[in-house]
Amino acid sequence: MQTRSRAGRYPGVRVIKIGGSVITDKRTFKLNYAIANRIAGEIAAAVSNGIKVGIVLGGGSYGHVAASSARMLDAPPADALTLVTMYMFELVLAMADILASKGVKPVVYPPHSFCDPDGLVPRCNWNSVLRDMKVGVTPLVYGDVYACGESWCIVSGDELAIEMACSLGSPLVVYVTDVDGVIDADGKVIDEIHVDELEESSIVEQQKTGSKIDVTGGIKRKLDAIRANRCLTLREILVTNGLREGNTYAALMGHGSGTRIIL
Ligand SMILES: Nc1ncnc2c1ncn2[C@@H]1O[C@H](COP(=O)(O)OP(=O)(O)OP(=O)(O)O)[C@@H](O)[C@H]1O
Ligand SMILES: C=C(C)CCOP(=O)(O)O
Repeated sequence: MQTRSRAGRYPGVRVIKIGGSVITDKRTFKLNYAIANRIAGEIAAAVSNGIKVGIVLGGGSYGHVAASSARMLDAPPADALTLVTMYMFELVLAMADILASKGVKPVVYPPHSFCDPDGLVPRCNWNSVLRDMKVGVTPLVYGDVYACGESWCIVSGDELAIEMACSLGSPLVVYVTDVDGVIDADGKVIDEIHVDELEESSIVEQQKTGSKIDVTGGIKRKLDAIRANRCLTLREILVTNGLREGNTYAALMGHGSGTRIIL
């Protein structure tokens, strides 16, 4: 597949979704502090180089474990909302704290209070985010839960990232994951692929390593999220490995490595 020059193609805003499998340990239920700290440093370096960043966090061992426990226990919707929103607050506040310690000015927008999802379309009011970004804040949103009819539902960071990019005018979404990119049926990392090709390809959902709990996840969800929320100004999705030092910074600066999904 042809690879274009990756240097500095995207001025302005970039949206990054930091996967929960990167900043948390889904086996020990902890914040992966060392990785979270390093990634926050890479985001801070991009911000100090003039890049405006919109950050989305995945649920990791906080949201996914809480949501899957609530499901298993068949918890009443109000109890599920209390449990999962509290766990996600804890994760997002920890990350906000780390980002602030690096000089970034994060402001947290809880999706359950400014979004009204319809299936895979988050329908958030991004105007308040755009308003606050004018004074230099870095918005921080995250996969969350909300009341849907008589039940409770999950809005994944995967779809929030795409809608956020479309609303903030980011031509790029970076999915920071724990893999080197999208893996094809032969087990190789794809360098570049058009989204339509990806849909038609025989990419199989790889078995997750270990016993990771995930109530949304995987590559298929990301593809569905892209399909449901894509817009004309969004040109590219980069799936990169955040466990490798420097990848997050490089991705934000427009020369990242991993799989480029072209829209
Ligand atoms: N074909 C594939 N190529 C690459 N990764 C795949 C593929 N199929 C499944 N995966 C899984 O997708 C995972 C990345 O997506 P996932 O949504 O689980 O992670 P995340 O976004 O970091 O997590 P979270 O939902 O907590 O934010 C990888 O860990 C890998 O196990
Ligand atoms: C499980 C919850 C609460 C959030 C899921 O968000 P994701 O990890 O981005 O899919």
